[in-house]
Amino acid sequence: MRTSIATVCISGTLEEKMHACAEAGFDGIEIFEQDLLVSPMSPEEVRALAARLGLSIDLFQPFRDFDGVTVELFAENLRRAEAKFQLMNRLGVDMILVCSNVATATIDDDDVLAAQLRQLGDLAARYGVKVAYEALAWGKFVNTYRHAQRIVDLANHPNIGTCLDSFHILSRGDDPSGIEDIAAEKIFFVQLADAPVLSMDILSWSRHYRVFPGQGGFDIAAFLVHLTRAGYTGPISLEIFNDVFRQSNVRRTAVDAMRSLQWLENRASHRIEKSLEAPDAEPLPEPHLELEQLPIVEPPHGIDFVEIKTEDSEAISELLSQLGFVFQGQHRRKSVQLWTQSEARVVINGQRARGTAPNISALAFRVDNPDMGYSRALELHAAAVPRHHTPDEAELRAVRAPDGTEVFFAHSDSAQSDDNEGASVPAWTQEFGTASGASSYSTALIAGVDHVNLAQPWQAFDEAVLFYESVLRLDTVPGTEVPSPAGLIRSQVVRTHDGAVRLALNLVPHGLDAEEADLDGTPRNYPEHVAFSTANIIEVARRATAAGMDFLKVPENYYEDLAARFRLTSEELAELKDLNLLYDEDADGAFVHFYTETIGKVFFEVVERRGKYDGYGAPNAPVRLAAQFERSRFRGQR
Ligand SMILES: O=C(O)c1ccc(O)c(O)c1
Ligand SMILES: [Mg+2]
Repeated sequence: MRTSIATVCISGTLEEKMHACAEAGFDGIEIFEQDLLVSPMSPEEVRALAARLGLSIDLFQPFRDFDGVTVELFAENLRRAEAKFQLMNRLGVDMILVCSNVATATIDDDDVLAAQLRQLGDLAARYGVKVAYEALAWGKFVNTYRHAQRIVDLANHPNIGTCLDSFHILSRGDDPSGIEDIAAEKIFFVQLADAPVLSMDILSWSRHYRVFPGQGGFDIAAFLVHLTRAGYTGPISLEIFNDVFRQSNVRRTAVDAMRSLQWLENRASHRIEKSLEAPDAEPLPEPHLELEQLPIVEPPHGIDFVEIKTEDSEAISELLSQLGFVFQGQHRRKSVQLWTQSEARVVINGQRARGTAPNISALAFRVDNPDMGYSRALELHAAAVPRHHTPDEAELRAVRAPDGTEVFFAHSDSAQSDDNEGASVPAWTQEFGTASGASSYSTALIAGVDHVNLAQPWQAFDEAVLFYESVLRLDTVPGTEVPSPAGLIRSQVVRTHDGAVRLALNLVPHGLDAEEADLDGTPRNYPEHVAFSTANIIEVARRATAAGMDFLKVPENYYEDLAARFRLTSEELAELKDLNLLYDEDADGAFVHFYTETIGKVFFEVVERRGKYDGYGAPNAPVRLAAQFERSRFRGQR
């Protein structure tokens, strides 16, 4: 599949955009006229730069308000078009996008529109230019792809074809399957855009909220399947108008864009493969889009370890020990500690940690084939994390997620070895010596990691969700919004189907990034956490209380509300209150949990899921955030 991207998607000058698109691996670009008009480069220089970068210029756009106009206006429009055709010859681009008239059209007559397009086709042919006619969803008379196609068919000119844009079709709730009925040679160009499901006027939605495929609510993979079945073989181009992307780092956004296309291509290809297995399946036309697949990997089976980076391990290790973790040992070569309890493993990394607030720096995922997972991640343009290891150490490979978290690929089973009690543990744990510590408690009550909550910089939220989905094959579930004293916090869970891996990605309100300072100059940090699972939250909380652990204090008002919402006995309520436990209940079961105080940017949670409860105690999240805000204003200072 040939990939292309409109220059309007990303920030920077035309030159910067072209470099970023080429580096991210795009085959071509659509040049937005505005980008050219303001560029110091001449059309010839742009053409030469594209050639040097190996980029084709696939489309010049847009030409507006051409069709359905009076005779006088039409003559004007033709003159304007001829000037653009001349410019396109200098640029070396042979396709122009003409969007359906949104402003100056006065004639609602398909025959007139077709005749005008036919004349435009004659003029275009003289310059070797082809015209792709696109129905904008808010076009005055032409606003559906079927209508645009009818006019293109009526025009019946070799230089006049259609441009299909997924946004204009799907935003109106139109059925895209009719694409398969369009003659392949009449589909001149294809633009893809996704968008979150919003209820607003289509123009504003289109101009500000489009996102890359896979980041919104449209089924863009199905759209690509229809195009493949139609026999379209031209470029697949991204045209995303998004306020955030246009002010974000250009290289990062270009990579995000490319990853979204690769992920889309992979998903569409698998769908087609599956559909072709049906006994009465229609074969694909020849030729058709060649859709590439990524190496097939299974979603992870669990979290192997969580790494916390801190210069001063004491405060974190004290909390862990109060929660029943055992100090497993010090790494034999590095300033790194391992703390474990059953399947929960926390690595405290003191390397290169000077001056950084304690934070969640890495997550390791247990996968079937770490080498494959890693190379597939690189194929999806994830950045490799350079790591040094000695020949006798396990080779763990990692890539960097958009939020900076290092994502490790660990063996799910093969490289396990037995500890001295006969339990199976990952081979890398041997580098820490064996069970040199002892738990202060007789039995391990924490079983493993239930979920990890990671703060996402606001500009990289959509990118992060797509990263975890495509690189780790996690599924998204409907997102939520949690009110906090620092702002509304968008939360998106990505998880495996079986719940063995659950990440909650939280969009950090503007101004709470580590780098940003409060008005009084104090840096404010939004905390992240690791939630451990237990089957006996009461006992974990009792032990931790006895050990003097700092719990996050829950306000009295909360417990009064609990009593009103749920049928809890007064003994149950008293116990919850006594131990600073929070409670939630739904049709599937109940959820009881508590939080520790925050150290730097990290705190811990312990959760007990009762019955088939599958959520995260969302109604309690505002209580937690407010309590943390009261205590530290997210500064993490105790
Ligand atoms: O919003 C617009 O004007 C506009 C212009 C060109 C396009 O291809 C498009 O989809 C929208
Ligand atoms: Mg478009």
